[in-house]
Amino acid sequence: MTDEPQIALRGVTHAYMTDDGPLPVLNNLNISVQKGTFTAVVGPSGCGKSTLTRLIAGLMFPDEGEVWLGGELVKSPRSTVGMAFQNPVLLEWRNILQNVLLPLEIVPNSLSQKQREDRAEELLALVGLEGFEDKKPSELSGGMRQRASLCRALVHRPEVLILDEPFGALDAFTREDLWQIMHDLRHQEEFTCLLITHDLRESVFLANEVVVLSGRPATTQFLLDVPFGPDRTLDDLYTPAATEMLAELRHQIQIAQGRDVEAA
Ligand SMILES: Nc1ncnc2c1ncn2[C@@H]1O[C@H](COP(=O)(O)OP(=O)(O)OP(=O)(O)O)[C@@H](O)[C@H]1O
Repeated sequence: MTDEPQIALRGVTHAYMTDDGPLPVLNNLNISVQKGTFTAVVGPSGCGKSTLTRLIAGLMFPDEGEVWLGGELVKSPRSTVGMAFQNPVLLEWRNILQNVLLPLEIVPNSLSQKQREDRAEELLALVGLEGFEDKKPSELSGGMRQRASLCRALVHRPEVLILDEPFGALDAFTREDLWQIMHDLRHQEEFTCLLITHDLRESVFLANEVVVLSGRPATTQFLLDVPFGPDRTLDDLYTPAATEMLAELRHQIQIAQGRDVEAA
């Protein structure tokens, strides 16, 4: 067992070049996520959360500072990272099973076709999509498509799962179903998770730690440890402890938004 974090951002600073000059987005950002834990990142709209996910996945690189994954400096896109987004982007010309299998066709592995299909079917069963393998994406509801997208992100057993607002477009009831599915998945599969969300209740239900980012350029403004254990349920969101955490997070977001307004 090593104390090396699974995800580490060290002094990450980044700006986009725009027609109006550089747009500073991240400023000396430090985040550590220990192996097997779940971190949620919240912050004002436009503060740089999606930029952060692209840096972790190695899809772009910081102007200053370093991103480390599993003790290795990120210098290129990583196949040890799985990603899911608000829009699942499933391929309509492939059925659900074939969509979930896609990463296993791209990421080098020694699995036979039968083993690949067994793995995909195992995940589909875990998220309640058994029997929908042959359906086309358009034949599924939004929540079902997002469940399939989670399976696709996990099928190659990534060490790190990055979720960028994956439940944001779903209605409130479906979203809570997905929270429960995500919670169950994370205790049946081995991965470290970083979730970007605007939903404070979602962050408290799913995460071990919530990072509040400041307004742009984002830096770490506040860290909240969530004391709920693996046996947490949605009912825990209605306890005084949860109410207190949510009030603190809301307060911190208001401070972050204030800073953003001043900077604009
Ligand atoms: N490729 C790009 N070129 C120029 N500016 C960009 C680019 N991508 C993002 N931005 C700008 O950088 C800032 C941060 O964007 P980012 O998408 O990381 O924020 P976010 O916190 O994820 O936003 P939201 O909460 O609204 O999803 C925004 O002002 C955005 O307009």
